[in-house]
Amino acid sequence: MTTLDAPTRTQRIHAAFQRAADQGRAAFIPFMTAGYPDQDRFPAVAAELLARADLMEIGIPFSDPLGDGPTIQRAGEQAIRAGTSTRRTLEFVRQLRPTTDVPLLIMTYINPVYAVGPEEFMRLAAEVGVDGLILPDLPPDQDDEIRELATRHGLALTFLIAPTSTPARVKLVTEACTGFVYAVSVTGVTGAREGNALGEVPALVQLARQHTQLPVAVGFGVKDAATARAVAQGAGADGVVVGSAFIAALEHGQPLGPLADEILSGCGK
Ligand SMILES: O=P(O)(O)OC[C@@H](O)[C@@H](O)c1c[nH]c2ccccc12
Repeated sequence: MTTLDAPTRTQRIHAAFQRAADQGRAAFIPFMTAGYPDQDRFPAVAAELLARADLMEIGIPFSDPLGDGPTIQRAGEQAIRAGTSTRRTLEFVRQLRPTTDVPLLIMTYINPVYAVGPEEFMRLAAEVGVDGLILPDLPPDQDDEIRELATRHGLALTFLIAPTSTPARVKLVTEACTGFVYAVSVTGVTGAREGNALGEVPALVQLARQHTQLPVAVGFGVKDAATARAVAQGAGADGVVVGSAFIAALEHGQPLGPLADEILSGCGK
């Protein structure tokens, strides 16, 4: 496949948010751990989500996932046991890329990037057709090399802000993003929580908007139409990220399509 240049990949991400906005809803951004439940079944799982997704996050399974709640940790452990490595994750993207125009975002801790080597990782990610990277544990002011390499290879970058981020931190992180901004709705780990409490998320989204024109997506704890609505309408997010709920559904032998449709119905503004 042809290598897209920097503006094209970033534009594909922005266009996906814009299309959703034009349809009067927040973008639906499912997350799935690469190679889960196993290497044979992952492509069909991804396809079921991609059929409804505006953008999709694919997680590199990692042995020491500080921000992952128990559900995503279990998925990561199982995917690693089933043989999914960082390189295998990128090969899954190569396999999915011709099947969809949905922007594909790699979610990864920074260690796997260093394990492959930043230059090689970025080169390969661009080659297989990754559009952007979400880097939850990279403080954007502490690694110019990663940012510079990603930019050189045309990959959009997303970093995370949280309710605990100071206003100065929100400004710095937001201004370092090039794809979209990821606001996590709680301090802590991924996974479904009880209730629909939004806490400081609306204020966090507003604060980010003071520093950027980029879309602001919100994730952590969305699991049904009501929680999606709380994020899309209540917090005014441009995108809704959902991970643990899909992994939990697979653990219970439930199909993903109906749950994805339900969550999508809550993304309307
Ligand atoms: O699982 P949840 O609560 O639906 O939240 C999305 C989240 O899983 C996904 O974006 C993600 C997976 N691993 C992460 C690590 C840090 C931040 C975010 C993530």
